[in-house]
Amino acid sequence: MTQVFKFGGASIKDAAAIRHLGRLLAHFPERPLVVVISAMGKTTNALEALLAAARGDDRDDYRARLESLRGDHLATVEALFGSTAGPVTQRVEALVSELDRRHRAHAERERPFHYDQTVCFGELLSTTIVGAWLDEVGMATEWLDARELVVTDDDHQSASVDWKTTAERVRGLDLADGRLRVTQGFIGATPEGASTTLGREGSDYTAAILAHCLEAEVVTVWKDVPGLFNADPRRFDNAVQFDRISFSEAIELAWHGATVIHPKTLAPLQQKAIPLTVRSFLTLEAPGSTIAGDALHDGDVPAFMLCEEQTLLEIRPRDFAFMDEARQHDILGRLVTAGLHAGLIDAGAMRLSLCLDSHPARLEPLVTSLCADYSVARLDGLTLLTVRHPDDDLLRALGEGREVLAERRNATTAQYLFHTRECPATWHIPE
Ligand SMILES: Nc1ncnc2c1ncn2[C@@H]1O[C@H](COP(=O)(O)OP(=O)(O)O)[C@@H](O)[C@H]1O
Ligand SMILES: N[C@@H](CC(=O)OP(=O)(O)O)C(=O)O
Repeated sequence: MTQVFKFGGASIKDAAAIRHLGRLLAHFPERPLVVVISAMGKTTNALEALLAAARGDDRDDYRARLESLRGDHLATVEALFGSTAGPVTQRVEALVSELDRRHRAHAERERPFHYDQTVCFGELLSTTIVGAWLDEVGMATEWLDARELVVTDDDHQSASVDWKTTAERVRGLDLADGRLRVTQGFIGATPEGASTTLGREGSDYTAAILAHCLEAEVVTVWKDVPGLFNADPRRFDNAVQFDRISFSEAIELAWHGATVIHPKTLAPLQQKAIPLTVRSFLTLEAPGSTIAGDALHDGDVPAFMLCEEQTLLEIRPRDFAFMDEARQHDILGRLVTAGLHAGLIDAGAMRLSLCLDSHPARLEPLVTSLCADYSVARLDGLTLLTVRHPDDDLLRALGEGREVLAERRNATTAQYLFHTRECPATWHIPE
């Protein structure tokens, strides 16, 4: 049965990490195996900055950024292949030249389209290097272009998958020859062949798309943490790892801010009952966490998600009218247009409170638009804490010494909005 692995930017950030990846994969001789790979390290951020430079007037900045991207990838190739680097160097050089050419061709097009034609190069570069390295260390490898497999609409930067066509193409692959398949996460293409992206951090989702279409046995996402915890172990000093958790519960955690898994990843797997394992690429012997169908242990321990850099908007009609459905509809529609997600929505008779990511490029146009028609009060510098399966004592302890600026609670979930300045750098789950 086919397996799908996914490796993120941290696991291939430099030559040493790619060597380590080769050693890790040598422990998994079973085939078919499809390996989905993100861009190296922070390359996607670097490509976003390159795009901004390309669309601005600063040619020198653009040239310097392109050169830095080229230099970083070539240095990795050199460190990996040494005297036999020639052919891979040529392929990397060709990709960087193509990226440069496309910039000039697309600079006048709308930004989301230009974004996708640029940013897809992060994954094209990384998979070119990693695929060649796996071949070099004796793993017969075939490089697949995800843009020929994952067919999407043309909603650039956040494209939706055409599941029917994607399934036809993916099922058309013949994976039976014993070779490892390496392909890119995060990217796809329209039926006409324009590159698209699935939303930042979307490589987990690609692994799920391919697994769904291939009816794979299991998906493993290899992370820099041993598994899925009941809170980000980098932010909570006593977080505990889940051995097993249901799809439904994991979807809630990811949706509310457990960034270890892209929220879109789980539903396509749940539909085909394909388990997802979260494992550490650093400690191969650690068993990881399994997300599967049964809900036996959901709610055994509470879980905590933090969303920082939040802004609270309190929106009131100007004419003493109620905040009725028509006005809520109007306001939430403007959120959709702005591309913003509200982590917490709370309505009163004459007020709608929204907690939003303080993403300046998206938030500022929204605030301007709302201020034209409503009275808007704004508070920045906030942290949204979401707790799954809390009890009253726990919530009391978490709120102690902190002003609650907004809250929401239902049978399974409580959310509190705090001033970030009143929150600790490292949290401790009250015992
Ligand atoms: N509930 C959680 N359990 C484990 N890790 C979490 C959780 N919430 C957030 N994280 C963070 O997710 C990070 C791994 O995800 P990410 O960096 O996006 O992976 P990648 O980019 O390699 O796919 C960890 O370093 C950890 O800080
Ligand atoms: N490279 C893309 C897609 C991705 O998923 O990356 P990672 O797996 O490293 O989070 C991004 O940074 O958004």
